[in-house]
Amino acid sequence: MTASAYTLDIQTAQPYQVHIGTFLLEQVGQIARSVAERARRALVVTDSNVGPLYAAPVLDGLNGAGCTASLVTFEAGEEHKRIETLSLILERAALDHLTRDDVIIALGGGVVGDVAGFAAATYMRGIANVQVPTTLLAMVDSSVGGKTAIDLENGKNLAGAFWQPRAVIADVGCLGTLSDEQFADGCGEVVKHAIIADAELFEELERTPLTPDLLKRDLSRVAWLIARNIDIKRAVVEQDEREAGLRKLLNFGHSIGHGIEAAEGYRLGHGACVGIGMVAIASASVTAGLCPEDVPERVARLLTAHGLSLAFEADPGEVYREALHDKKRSGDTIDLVVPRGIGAAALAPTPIEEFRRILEVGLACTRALAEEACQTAPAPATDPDADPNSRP
Ligand SMILES: NC(=O)c1ccc[n+]([C@@H]2O[C@H](COP(=O)([O-])OP(=O)(O)OC[C@H]3O[C@@H](n4cnc5c(N)ncnc54)[C@H](O)[C@@H]3O)[C@@H](O)[C@H]2O)c1
Ligand SMILES: O=C(O)C(=O)C[C@@H](O)[C@H](O)[C@H](O)COP(=O)(O)O
Ligand SMILES: [Zn+2]
Repeated sequence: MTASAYTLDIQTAQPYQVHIGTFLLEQVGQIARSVAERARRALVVTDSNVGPLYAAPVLDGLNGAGCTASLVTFEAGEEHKRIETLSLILERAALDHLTRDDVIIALGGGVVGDVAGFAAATYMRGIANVQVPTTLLAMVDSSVGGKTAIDLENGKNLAGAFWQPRAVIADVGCLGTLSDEQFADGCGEVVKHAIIADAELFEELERTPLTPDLLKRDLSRVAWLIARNIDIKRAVVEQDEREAGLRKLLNFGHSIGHGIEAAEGYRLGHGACVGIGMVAIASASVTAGLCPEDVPERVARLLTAHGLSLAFEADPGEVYREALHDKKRSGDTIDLVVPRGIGAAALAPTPIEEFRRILEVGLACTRALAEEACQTAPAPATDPDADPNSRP
């Protein structure tokens, strides 16, 4: 596979294209100039892990395309998706004299994409943003759809804006430097897409999981899976850009998942927490007679096959307190997303007191499934030639 393998059109109020392929980092400058024709300056925002790996070809390409490029780097991690980082980016944009014609490039995972996208949405009341996702999670989900945000003391994504990018450029070559854990985390959102909209994809993933091993063996297949995921998200976002209704389905697993993330002090990945949230809500939906019995176990098995753990330490009461900040809450009701089977989901407006019970039942079932998964997991492979006395 070389260069752009897939180009998807996203028909939002301001349409844009998603490019998926290899050797695309070198084309960021050219693509950015084509979608922000009057841009003379570009501010590339990245984090401390991604910058040293991938900033150079992006900066060179922008300068080569006639766009004076500068770089702002912040410390990697969810704990930096905060107002201080937003402030750093905005001050740097002003210092570099970016004008309304210029462009902010988000080079990194979902954290970089969310905070840089929010900076683009607010700098001079909004300038162009190009998303260059470098994690699987950012490629299949966060770079597309225009949700931008930072976290506040009281919870995830509590300040943000809807601000669609002008282009998304997913160079799948970047996935090779992710750790297995970071790669697996993206699969949480992949499994989510399959559950809410695509039973066939779910079954394909059951047969052949999306793993780092598949990445090594078949990059084209991975690119195809990324395109398929974006297509699922595209179909929803095009119908409901501002999340008036349908788009809430993309939040499956997130009411509890975001609560777990915060209650665990952001030590677990977003995708892993969404996985826990999906199994919890699916389990509680079975109890309520809304969902076929085999769904929670199938989902738990698929997540485990993708290297995602369902284990968590947080107390359910604390998860509930954090989950009350959910944006799908309105007064005393919260719109929960419940699976109706594999490949279909629905909104279930639920009284907030009832949500507490659902969360507790769901998390108890998830803990039980997590323990089961631990007991059935194959023992780690042993090397027959290894010295039994040597330390690991
Ligand atoms: N806006 C949306 O629609 C949306 C959707 C889903 C998730 N999110 C948000 O996305 C965030 C999670 O995104 P994420 O999982 O990408 O996290 P992340 O951005 O923190 O990236 C995970 C880690 O991988 C590193 N990294 C990134 N690319 C790399 C590469 N190619 N090689 C080596 N290391 C690399 C990062 O530095 C970081 O340490 C959360 O804040 C979540 O709320 C937003
Ligand atoms: O794009 C969407 O819509 C989503 O809900 C995608 C989610 O995977 C993502 O985590 C999103 O940032 C959550 O949004 P929030 O509105 O719950 O903050
Ligand atoms: Zn998510």
